[in-house]
Amino acid sequence: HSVGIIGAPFSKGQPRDGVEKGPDLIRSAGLVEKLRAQGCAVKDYGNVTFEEVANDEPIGNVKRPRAVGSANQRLSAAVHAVKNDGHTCVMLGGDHSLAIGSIQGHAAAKKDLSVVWVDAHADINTPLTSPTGNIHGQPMSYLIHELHSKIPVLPNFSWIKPCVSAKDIVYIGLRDVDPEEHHILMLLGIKGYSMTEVDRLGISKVMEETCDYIFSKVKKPIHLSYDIDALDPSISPATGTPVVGGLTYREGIYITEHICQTGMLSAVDMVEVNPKRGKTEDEISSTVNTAVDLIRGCFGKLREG
Ligand SMILES: CN[C@](CCCC[B-](O)(O)O)(CCN1CCCCC1)C(=O)O
Ligand SMILES: [Mn+2]
Ligand SMILES: [Mn+2]
Ligand SMILES: [Mn+2]
Repeated sequence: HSVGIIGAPFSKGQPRDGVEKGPDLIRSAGLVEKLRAQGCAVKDYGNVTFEEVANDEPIGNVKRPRAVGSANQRLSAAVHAVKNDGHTCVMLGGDHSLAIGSIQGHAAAKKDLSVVWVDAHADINTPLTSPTGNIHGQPMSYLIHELHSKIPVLPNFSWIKPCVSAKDIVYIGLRDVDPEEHHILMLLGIKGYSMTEVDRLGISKVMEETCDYIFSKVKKPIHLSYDIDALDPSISPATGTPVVGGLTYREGIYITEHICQTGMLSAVDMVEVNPKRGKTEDEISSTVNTAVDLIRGCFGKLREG
């Protein structure tokens, strides 16, 4: 595996400080060294630098639109460059609004993508449905062809072009979905495995069905967008929006092992690690080390040895 790492120390898609510390925390836990130790070629492209945006007043119900739009435009260019260099891209967040730039940049290099979104949340609110205005709960709405007509004009967002079809998306781990998000998922017929399905089917069946579904017609490169809050807070408490009843460590790892063996993984986001949301050092290290282990699973680390 040839891996290109990008750090995106960005937090303005949500209100809690600390998530911008994620990239360097994950690095300091040894991500690069551990990937190299398991046989990966790794190039660390460093952190994207983001511009300061003054007077970034809300637009309707959208908070920090100018900063989020600008940050994602820069991230998109960085991810595009990593893909053009021929690597599988690893984007370290930062909050989940960064999926806008990550998926845009990926799509610029790879046109037709499938998206596997592992998260307690669907992150598919539009600016008009969002109950909080926090863009980390909205990234998918800007990316999906079928929602384009529902997205108002926002400053620094005009560069964004929808690039994913509803039929090419699978959610895993859902357990905190807003009513209007659920309406959108049903309306668009988007495939999702909530924690109910994970319990009913078991994670191996969920992954088997996920891969059958996204590969049913054409085998498209996979963009895996992994929100650390998909895992149970007992494993990864240091995150902005923890929700009880999440994936076990083993289920979380199984997902990345399975995606790896498809040979189709083309980019992965690892987002929402926030050290300031951990009550103890152990809570922070459990969260960070799990993020590292999940990424290692994406690139061939097997529990069997
Ligand atoms: C479920 N939707 C939320 C959370 C988004 C989490 C973003 B992620 O990146 O962590 O997945 C929350 C909306 N609820 C907040 C509490 C009151 C009810 C609405 C939103 O703000 O849109
Ligand atoms: Mn989430
Ligand atoms: Mn998310
Ligand atoms: Mn979050």
